[in-house]
Amino acid sequence: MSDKYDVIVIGAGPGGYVAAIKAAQLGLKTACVESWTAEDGKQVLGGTCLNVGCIPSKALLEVSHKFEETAHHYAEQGIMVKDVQMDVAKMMERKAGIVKQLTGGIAGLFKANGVTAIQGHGKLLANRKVEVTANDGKTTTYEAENVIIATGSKPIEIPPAPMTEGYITDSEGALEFTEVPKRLGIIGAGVIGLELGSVWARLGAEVTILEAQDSFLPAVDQQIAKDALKQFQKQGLNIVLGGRVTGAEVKRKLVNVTYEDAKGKQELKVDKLIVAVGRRPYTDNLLSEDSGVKMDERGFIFVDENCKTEAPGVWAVGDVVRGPMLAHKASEEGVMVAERIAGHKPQVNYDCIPNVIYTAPEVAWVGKTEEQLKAEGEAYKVGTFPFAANGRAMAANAASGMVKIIADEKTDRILGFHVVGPQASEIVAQGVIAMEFGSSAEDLALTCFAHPTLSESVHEAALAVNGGAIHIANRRKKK
Ligand SMILES: NC(=O)c1ccc[n+]([C@@H]2O[C@H](COP(=O)([O-])OP(=O)(O)OC[C@H]3O[C@@H](n4cnc5c(N)ncnc54)[C@H](O)[C@@H]3O)[C@@H](O)[C@H]2O)c1
Repeated sequence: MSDKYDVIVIGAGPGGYVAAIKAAQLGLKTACVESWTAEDGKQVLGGTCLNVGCIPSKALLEVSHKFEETAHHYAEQGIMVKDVQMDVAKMMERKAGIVKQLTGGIAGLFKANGVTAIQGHGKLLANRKVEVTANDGKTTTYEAENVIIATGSKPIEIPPAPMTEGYITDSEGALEFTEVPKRLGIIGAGVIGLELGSVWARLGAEVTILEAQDSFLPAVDQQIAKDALKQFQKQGLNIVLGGRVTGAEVKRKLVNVTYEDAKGKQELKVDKLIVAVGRRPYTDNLLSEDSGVKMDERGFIFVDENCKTEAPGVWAVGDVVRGPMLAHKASEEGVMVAERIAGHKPQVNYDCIPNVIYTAPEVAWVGKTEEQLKAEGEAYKVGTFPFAANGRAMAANAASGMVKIIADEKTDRILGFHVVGPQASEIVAQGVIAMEFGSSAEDLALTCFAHPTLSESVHEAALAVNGGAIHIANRRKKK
């Protein structure tokens, strides 16, 4: 049997479901194939982000932050509370409720926009045919003018630390702990390691993060990364840099982790271990040999700048293709592809994709770091402003970190925008908008910002780029 669509999307994460909705809005007959199934047999939409990634982790980060504030930082603000208790089961129940509401919301949006949801595992055959294997093993083949692959990514497993029920887990399992582990080990001080480490440390776990590289967050502007590291260490996160894990074994209800650092072989005993060493594109049983789609040497589906694969009419977006593994990047690509299929000519501006690490303080940035500009030999100027000099940040008891703006030495155009501090994930949007509109530092400096707000630090950092900050002493230019 064959059913024909204008567009079939494989995968219903933030890349796939957004692409499907957009395509349907543009008048294209659209279906979205998703294999994720709940215990009750119902299809689950939303992918990693909504089910076991961005959203549930933020639910836990918010609650653990509130708990930590209440237990340790209310007294210094004059709020006296006694016996603050954490109910982990309640926190998890709330998280599950948020996930359910959001994933159910996508089903509603599919209905409202006329997207057909097809349950099962999708496999791309030659000539844009998609074979779907349902849970009961029944296969159906559908045909489409265009196929969009949006199958996402999976956590990477490493041989020295094999997944072990109840002891060694990946990022998904770490969102399901039923109690706070006394000692928690994490392999990898990347985004996931830092976010999950923060959750469980705030709830009382002794957290050690083992990071193989010698530098901390090497992709982040190093002035910002150093500031963040200092604050994380002050909070009690034990971050071991240059510590490569060589083994992990469960013995007498503990995980014995062995690692090597500059001093030689080391050992760490923990109650639970999280492996957070990156993610790999998810393409298992996705492509038939004659599908015409090619992968690059790292297993990512090969696409051009418009997300076109080597097979005519087949596109791929999100974590399964090159570029940062970020939900919002996937969604942008999904919209671009749907519009291209409908005959428009949009592009994704890859220079203006924000990055956020949802720790406290948050770390967020868009554009180039000082290290990148130095390596490229670009002449630039820098303006920074600390939240310690921002009245609103002080009032909020969150006066740490800074805003840093980097601009082209000659044209003053903003090249990079970096924040470590309160609400950095929200503040960075100002940098994204400024860069998207090709603003100069002077454009921001000439803009009126409300007082008192955290965003005034953006204004002051922009003023500082050209030596005009009002509320800090400006750095004199070296002659
Ligand atoms: N807030 C967000 O935007 C967000 C949140 C979660 C995940 N993500 C994305 O998901 C992806 C995966 O995140 P991640 O944190 O797992 O990966 P990552 O690549 O950010 O960090 C993994 C870290 O593990 C280290 N590592 C690897 N092998 C090791 C070993 N044997 N011993 C010690 N350290 C080792 C690496 O050096 C690296 O620093 C990333 O692309 C990330 O951007 C983003």
